[in-house]
Amino acid sequence: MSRTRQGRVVWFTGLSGAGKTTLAQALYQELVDQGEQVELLDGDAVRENLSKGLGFSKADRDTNVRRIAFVAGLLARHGVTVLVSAISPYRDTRDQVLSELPNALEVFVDAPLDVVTQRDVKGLYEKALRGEIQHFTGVNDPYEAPLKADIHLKTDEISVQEGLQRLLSALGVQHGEVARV
Ligand SMILES: Nc1ncnc2c1ncn2[C@@H]1O[C@H](COP(=O)(O)OS(=O)(=O)O)[C@@H](OP(=O)(O)O)[C@H]1O
Ligand SMILES: Nc1ncnc2c1ncn2[C@@H]1O[C@H](COP(=O)(O)OP(=O)(O)O)[C@@H](O)[C@H]1O
Repeated sequence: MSRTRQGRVVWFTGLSGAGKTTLAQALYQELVDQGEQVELLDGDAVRENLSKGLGFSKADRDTNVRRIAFVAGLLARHGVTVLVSAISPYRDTRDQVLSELPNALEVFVDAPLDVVTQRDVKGLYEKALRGEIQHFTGVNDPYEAPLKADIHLKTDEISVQEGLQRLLSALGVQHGEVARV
């Protein structure tokens, strides 16, 4: 009986609106098209299900991140490539869960606060800046950037396509085939 290979976990961290979901979805589609077994754990969807009821205190965010990492680890153990898209703002917790996942890559999806405020994809920055949302990351709650991410994508400087190419080459995807580990 052949052993299942360990799947990778690609963990996207960054401010709301930085481009985590956009890039994770683009990578997801590319890997699906190439026949890869892949799952996307997106912060918003996780919070509607697995983490329903959690808020945005440090304790709740850490619980959310640990739950995501737990599920990612289970899937990866069965050979699935897992893409995680979550702000995951606290370096200590992020570092801890990533170090416990056997085959993880940290992707820092980086855009300055003025750019994400300008994008304001969901209108949340406007509300946070008006004081209508407490503990909003980057406005009145911390975001601790990775000190040494495996992949650092400055989404105000490169296009989504360029970001996707950087991700694919970091994963060793060549000529329509995903590198095995
Ligand atoms: N206070 C506050 N701070 C940050 N974000 C907020 C907040 N309230 C709601 N939202 C929305 O929730 C999404 C972030 O959820 P995450 O699970 O990724 O956050 S965390 O990792 O637990 O910190 C985030 O989604 P993204 O914009 O996709 O990042 C927001 O839409
Ligand atoms: N280079 C880029 N990479 C990713 N997203 C980008 C880029 N340039 C502009 N955007 C835009 O920024 C927004 C990011 O939103 P989203 O992916 O939902 O962010 P997040 O998941 O981090 O909250 C989208 O509207 C996307 O089209």
